[in-house]
Amino acid sequence: MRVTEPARTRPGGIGTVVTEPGAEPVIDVGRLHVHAGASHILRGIDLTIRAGETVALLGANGSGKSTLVKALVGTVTPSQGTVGLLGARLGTDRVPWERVGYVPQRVGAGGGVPSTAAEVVASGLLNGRRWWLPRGWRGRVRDALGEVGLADRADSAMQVLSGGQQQRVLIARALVRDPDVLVLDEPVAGVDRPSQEAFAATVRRLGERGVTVLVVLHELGELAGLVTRAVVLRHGVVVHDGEPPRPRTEHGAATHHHQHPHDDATRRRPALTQNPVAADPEEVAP
Ligand SMILES: Nc1ncnc2c1ncn2[C@@H]1O[C@H](COP(=O)(O)OP(=O)(O)OP(=O)(O)O)[C@@H](O)[C@H]1O
Repeated sequence: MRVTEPARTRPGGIGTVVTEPGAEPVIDVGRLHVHAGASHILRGIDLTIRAGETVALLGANGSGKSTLVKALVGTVTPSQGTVGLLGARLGTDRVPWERVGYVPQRVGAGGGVPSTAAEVVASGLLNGRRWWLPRGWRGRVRDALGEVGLADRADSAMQVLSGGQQQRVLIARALVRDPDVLVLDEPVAGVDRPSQEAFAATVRRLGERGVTVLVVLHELGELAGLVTRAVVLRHGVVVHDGEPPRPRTEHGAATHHHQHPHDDATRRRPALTQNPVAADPEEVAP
């Protein structure tokens, strides 16, 4: 990984975090609009994230978080506006994708494919131009699994791992590329506590190494204290960009157990639970 000087952030008054100028913009979104049919999903997003920041993207269900990260990684096409990644504009062939790690919103990682954890992680070393594994790949896979606390499960079939462990394997699959920027869409929704704690430890180490992290969350949970900045969306608009909210209710406390809309147990329920931290404007004020 390229050693990058982490952005130094400091509280800059109510609702703002000042990022020291000079740090390289890693993600640079300008006046971004996304439509899907008649739906106007993102409505003019401006967002600059600099090298070394650990940013939480918060917001109620349907506020546009996933659509924004999909636009960042190029799987959703904007109707208007620009996206820059590591200094290159999306839509050009200059984007250094090998420096980008992406963990999409959780999908069943086991499926019907009898892959081991190591095989899934190794697939993160392949890309559109290279369909063979690079020299030393076994060590890189082992290190990436160790990074998420699963060094001893390399040869386990995905199907025998818990949902949280499967999610950690997918995070390792993104980390094995040794990315400079990591984008994760709800990596801890519905996962067990050991996996949440392992993820927090990973984010802490990535922050120490200067990796830029953008993570979609329903609440800060274990990441409170690690996130340097929070961006809150509502109805496709940024309504807060600055200091992370402090949990005011036990809902946000690390010891509070509750279910998320993506939990297996709640997946079939018609009504989605809204996160009070994200949904209540009072709660986003620091
Ligand atoms: N392809 C699509 N076609 C039509 N509407 C869409 C499409 N994708 C997303 N939407 C709608 O856009 C809105 C934002 O969706 P998005 O998944 O980005 O929200 P989110 O904040 O990530 O929600 P959640 O927290 O539930 O994952 C929702 O109302 C969703 O139904």
